[in-house]
Amino acid sequence: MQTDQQTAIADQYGVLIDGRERDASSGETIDVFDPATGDRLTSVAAATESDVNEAVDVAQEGFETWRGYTPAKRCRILNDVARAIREEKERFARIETLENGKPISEAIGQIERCARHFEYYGGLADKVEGESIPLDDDHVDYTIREPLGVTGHIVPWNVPAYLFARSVAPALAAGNAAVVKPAEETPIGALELTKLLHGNGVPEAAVNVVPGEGEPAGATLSGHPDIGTITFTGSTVTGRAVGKAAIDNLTEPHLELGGKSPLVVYEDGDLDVAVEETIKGIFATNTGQVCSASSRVVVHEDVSDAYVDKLVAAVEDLTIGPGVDDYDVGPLASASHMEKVADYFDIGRAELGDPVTGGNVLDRDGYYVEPTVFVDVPQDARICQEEVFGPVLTVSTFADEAEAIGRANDVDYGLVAGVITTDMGRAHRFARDVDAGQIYVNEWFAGGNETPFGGFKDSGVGRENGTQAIHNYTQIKNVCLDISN
Ligand SMILES: NC(=O)C1=CN([C@@H]2O[C@H](COP(=O)(O)OP(=O)(O)OC[C@H]3O[C@@H](n4cnc5c(N)ncnc54)[C@H](OP(=O)(O)O)[C@@H]3O)[C@@H](O)[C@H]2O)C=CC1
Ligand SMILES: CCCCCC/C=C/C(=O)O
Repeated sequence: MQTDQQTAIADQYGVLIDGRERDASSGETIDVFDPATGDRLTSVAAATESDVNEAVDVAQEGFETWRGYTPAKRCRILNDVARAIREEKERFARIETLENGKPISEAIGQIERCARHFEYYGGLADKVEGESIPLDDDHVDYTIREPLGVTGHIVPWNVPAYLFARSVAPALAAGNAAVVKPAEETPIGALELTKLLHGNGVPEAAVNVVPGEGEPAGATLSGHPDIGTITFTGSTVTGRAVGKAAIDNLTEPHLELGGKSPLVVYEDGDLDVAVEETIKGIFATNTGQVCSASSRVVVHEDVSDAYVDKLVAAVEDLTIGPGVDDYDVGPLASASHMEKVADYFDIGRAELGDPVTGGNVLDRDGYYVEPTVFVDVPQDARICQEEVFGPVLTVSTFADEAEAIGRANDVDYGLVAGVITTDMGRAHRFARDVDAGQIYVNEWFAGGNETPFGGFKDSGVGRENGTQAIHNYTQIKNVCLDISN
């Protein structure tokens, strides 16, 4: 192992239950690889059904302790957590880059957003308020928002630290205890962050981590009868299974799933802005492995040639290499994911011929592919309908506003959508007519931790981020008193 890896990452990790790290009950482990080189980074315990059951039992004890803290105390602790993450942001960013592959400067930004989640929801911990409901002179009626108990969190591999914090922070702020199943490719950040939480006042039993495979670890957690809710980020296929398991237990799932999000470029829009936002939206952020990537551009036919020329020039200027050296585009997160993206190169070629740029796996160690652009893509092409989750863009054209909106909406997903235009009437019509949970005008990935995020259609159920997400982790109790005598 490299020296810098030794400073960030232990040679072996366990399940982390009640603050104690130990082997899985089966003794089985999973190797974790550096996507930049393909070398083994570490190994992690593969949690079994009995490990997950134990974690949920322990979390029930942790819940009793944590809910007993005053909201003000929880608020102070979560703010201490945020401060501690910021103090160690280089270490956490290095972990994220080593296990996921992304450029280190991008990882620093995502660790900042991870810290911000604890700060933001720490600030809400003492504002989980009920309401008073007027009935008549003989009654007093009010509501209390109570925590759910033990909450389950299944986290993917693309933005592991940020997505860990996105649901764990509001769950803790509302007084719950958590059991987290990180992705098998990227378990290290979740384990190290949890140790930091414990070191800063969160009771050890209140956050537990069960790394391992989707089956059995994730499935046991999502189907566990004693959890109050499950929050899942990942593919639509797995999300459906997780949602069904939750509904079988009569608990409400929060599912943030896939996307095939359109960026519509009108003829009045600034093409330089369009190109810059496309590069950010599908290539230079996490190598396109983002649920809200701008994977489809729909451009007015009068400006499509000019847009494609500028875009291809910008794409071919991008540098590709290891995240630790901060190239523009890092490797994909795993060998299996690289195979999936390479399959889409073949699918796209079979449907459309060669891309105008890219379309190849790089012949070097690690999991690198070229940023790729297919043009003149018909709406029913698989490459235009299916989530690739990599640096692969389709470009289609439109003649008028109705066709633009029609193309934007004509997929099964509805996570986010963006528009490039100088005409604000057009921008508002776009926001009104496009079926997506978040709309970006002249900037991709706008908004932040404070703005509600989640999908229409097959992109999910519920919303994360912002003030209302804390209610994902509470249930309402109504209290009615007869005060007539
Ligand atoms: N943010 C997003 O929107 C993401 C979307 N994806 C999409 O999904 C595709 C496949 O990626 P993949 O990693 O397999 O995504 P999954 O949706 O299968 O995985 C996401 C998380 O769910 C876990 N999981 C897997 N199976 C189950 C199950 N039966 N019950 C409960 N949890 C489970 C995974 O564990 P484990 O790691 O062990 O499999 C991981 O922690 C990608 O190519 C991409 O298109 C993927 C990741 C993130
Ligand atoms: C700039 C990256 C923002 C990430 C936004 C959240 C992504 C979630 C996901 O991919 O699931």
